[in-house]
Amino acid sequence: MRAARPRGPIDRNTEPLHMRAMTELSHIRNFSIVAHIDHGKSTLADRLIQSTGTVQDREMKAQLLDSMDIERERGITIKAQTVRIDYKALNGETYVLNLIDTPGHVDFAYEVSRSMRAVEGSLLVVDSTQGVEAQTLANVYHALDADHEIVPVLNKIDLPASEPDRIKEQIEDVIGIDASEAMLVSAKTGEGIRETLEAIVHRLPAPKGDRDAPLKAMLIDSWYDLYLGVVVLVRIMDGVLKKNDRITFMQNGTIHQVDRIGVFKPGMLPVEELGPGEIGFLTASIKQVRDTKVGDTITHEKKGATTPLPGFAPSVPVVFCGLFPVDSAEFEDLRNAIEKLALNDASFSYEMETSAALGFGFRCGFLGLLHLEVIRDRIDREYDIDLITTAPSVVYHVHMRDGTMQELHNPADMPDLTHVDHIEEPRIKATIMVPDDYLATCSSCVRTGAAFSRS
Ligand SMILES: Nc1nc2c(ncn2[C@@H]2O[C@H](COP(=O)(O)OP(=O)(O)OP(=O)(O)O)[C@@H](O)[C@H]2O)c(=O)[nH]1
Repeated sequence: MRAARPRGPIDRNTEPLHMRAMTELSHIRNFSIVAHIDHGKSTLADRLIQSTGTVQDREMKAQLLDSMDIERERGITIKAQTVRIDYKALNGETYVLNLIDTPGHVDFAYEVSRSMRAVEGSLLVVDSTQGVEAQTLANVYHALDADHEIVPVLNKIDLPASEPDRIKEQIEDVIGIDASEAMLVSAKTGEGIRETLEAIVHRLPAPKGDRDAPLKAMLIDSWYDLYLGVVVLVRIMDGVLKKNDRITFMQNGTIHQVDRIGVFKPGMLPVEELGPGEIGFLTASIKQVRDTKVGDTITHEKKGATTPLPGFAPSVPVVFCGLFPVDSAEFEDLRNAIEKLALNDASFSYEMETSAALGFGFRCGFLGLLHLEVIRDRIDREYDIDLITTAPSVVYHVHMRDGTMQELHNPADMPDLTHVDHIEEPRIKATIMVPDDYLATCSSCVRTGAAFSRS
């Protein structure tokens, strides 16, 4: 989804970490931050980065990790971002903390689940004025699924409406994790940040890995950079990755020579090697993001690993709509824009479509409505094309009388109804938790929304 992730150029003024010894596993902590939207995840990430001097104060801008314009304007995080923080703990030791910042919106749940596999722990940020909300739960379940150690962080304690004790209880009741030692934080004022850094070091586990085993690197994410080609974000599980190594992507067997490796601080900083437990990037003259499948295992061409790491489930589009240019003369521009965006976003699909009323356009698939809006905004903003968007729809299963089943992505493709036996639409199995007072209203909403409820 990112056009050339604007992290800024490789930091050439900074002395490369040449020959620097790899960080000991015991001194690495890999973690992510999970939260409901607006509970302060990006602000907390900013404070962690700033208070450790990872970024100089003069370079600091709010929501440092939200790099796309749309992310900044809407105050949402869309793609997972990574930063390496060097932290000198109170015990005098220096630790490398790798933070993967993950999106909060449910449309991007897939981004969350894949980033989770690359780290061992999570900070669970809950707004202490609001409490646990829908996506707090969805995201914390991803973290629990990935066997994370979880440190609860109650944020916004500077606000008068903050109720840390009630929220602690709620975390224990609803999520079922111990919140007695939750961190009390104001990401805004910086209160509790030092304690949170200490908790990351002492409460989250160090990664495991074997330096002498064959290389196994997990592909967490990839994006296209105008100058560097495809940049691949990896977590080294076993072995050591070095510049000029010949590597193979185990899923499709392609072989590449690594031409650059490095870490994000948060600009790209070259390093000589990445060892077990470390998170960093590589470039290897790869042309297309599609050639780098998220969840794939990267190993050495020679003496490589024979069994891949368990992969991730691929993301599948669930919402479909037609995108047509208002001015039909802009069709080629739209094609160009869509091809470029798809190059960088494996979860966005498209195919050409013609409509008697709207002319030439594309039928596109998205992860959800927010994903659709983001792509539409980007086409408008980055490519200056006015769009007509048709009503979003989901995929229907049309069962024909002859026993076959067709997937219907576009209402225009509806087969002759005399041949149709029945049609199935997707349903969501959801659990709604509400205080007693709202139960009656909520039940009637559920009924009018064509849902079936089970008590
Ligand atoms: N008063 C107060 N406001 C805070 C604090 N932390 C964050 N905020 C504000 O809360 C709002 C949301 O914060 P973000 O950091 O953007 O939230 P987020 O969870 O990263 O949101 P997404 O990126 O959409 O997932 C912003 O207006 C912040 O300035 C805090 O400790 N105290």
